[in-house]
Amino acid sequence: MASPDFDSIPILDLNQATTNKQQLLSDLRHALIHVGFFYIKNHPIPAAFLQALTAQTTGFFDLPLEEKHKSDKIHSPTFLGYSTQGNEITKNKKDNREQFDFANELPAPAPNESVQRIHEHLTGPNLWPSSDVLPGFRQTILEFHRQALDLSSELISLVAEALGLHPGALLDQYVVPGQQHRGKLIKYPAIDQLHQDDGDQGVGAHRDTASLLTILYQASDLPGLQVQNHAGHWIDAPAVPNTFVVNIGTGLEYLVRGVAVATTHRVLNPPARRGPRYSVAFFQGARLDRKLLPVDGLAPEVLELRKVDVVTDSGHQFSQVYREDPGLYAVLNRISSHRDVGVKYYPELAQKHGITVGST
Ligand SMILES: O=C(O)CCC(=O)C(=O)O
Ligand SMILES: [Fe+2]
Repeated sequence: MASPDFDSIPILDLNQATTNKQQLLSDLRHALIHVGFFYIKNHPIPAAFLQALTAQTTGFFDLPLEEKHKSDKIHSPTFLGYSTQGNEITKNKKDNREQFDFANELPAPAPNESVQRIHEHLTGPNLWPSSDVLPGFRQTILEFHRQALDLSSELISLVAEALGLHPGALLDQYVVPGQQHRGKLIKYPAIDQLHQDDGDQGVGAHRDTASLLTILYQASDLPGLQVQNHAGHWIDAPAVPNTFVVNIGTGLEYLVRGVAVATTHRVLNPPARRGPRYSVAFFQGARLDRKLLPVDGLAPEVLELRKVDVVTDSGHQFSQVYREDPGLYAVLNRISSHRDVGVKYYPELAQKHGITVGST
C-alpha cells in the first residue's frame, strides 16, 4: 500500500546513532524516500556556538550597504560574497533576500596557470568584510563550515547505511578531500520592508541543485520555509529550537537512482511587523572534477520503494548537463542565479545559454 503523503517534517534523534541505530536508520530511510526533508535533534553543534553564528549573521547584514558591497560577488568569478536584495533569480523571478555566500578557503587558480575545467574558476578565497568592521566574523563562519561538514559527512554515511549500502559507499566515491563545499547566510526582510510589487518570494520554489545534503539552521523563530509534499501541497517547516533542517540535493537523488528524493521547497518573506528572518545554509557538495555514475549495490527491494509520481513546482534546469559534466553544471547554475556576475566572468557561456543581465 502506498504510504500517505507527509503533512509535517519528521524529527530524527541523532543520539540514536549510539543508543538505537536500527530505529534511526529505519526513520531515516522513511524520510529519504517519502519526504526528502527531516529535522535532526541532539546534533553535536553547541547551542552557544549557534548563538554566536546568529550574532555574526545579523552583524553582517546590519553593516552599511557600502561595507557589504566591498564583499560583493561581482568582484570575483567564484560567486562567493555578498548579493544585495533582488539580485538573485529563482524561477525567473527576483528573490527578496540578501545573502553572503562562503566556502572552505581554497586558493584561486594562479593567473597564468592553465585552468583545465571551467569549474576551477569557482574556487578561491572568500570575500570577507574587514575584521575592523566585523571582528570574529571570518573565524565564526569558517568554524561553522568545519562543524557543518563533519555533521553532513556523518549524515551521508548514515544515509548510505539506511539504503542498505556500506557506510562509505557514497562519501568514498563522490566526495574528495579539498573540494569546495558552499554555504550562505541569508536575510529575508518582512513584507512591510519591501516594495509593493516585490511580492513575497523570499526564494522561489526550487530543489537544491547538485549538492548531496543541505544542512539549514533557522536562526529566527519566524515562519517562511515551506516544503512541497509529493502531492503538491505546501507544508510549513517551522523553526524548531536546537535542530537543523536537512534536505536532499538533486546530486544525491541522482546518485542513489532516485531512491532519496530532492524535495521542492521555498521561503516566503515574514509577515508585516515581525522583522527579518535569518537562516544559514550549508550545502555538502559532490565532486565536480569528473562525470559521476550512480552508486551500485542498491537492493531491488530498496529500488522498488522509489517515488515515481512526485508533483513539483520547480524545474529541472540543466539536469542533463549535470549527468554529463557536474563542473559545467555548477557554473551554469551559478550564472543563472547571479546573472551580473555570470555575464561579467563567463560571457561566452552566458550567451550560449541565453542568459543576459536583463533577462528574466
Ligand atoms: O532560508 C531557508 O530557510 C531556505 C533556503 C534555501 O532553501 C536555499 O537557499 O536553498
Ligand atoms: Fe534550498
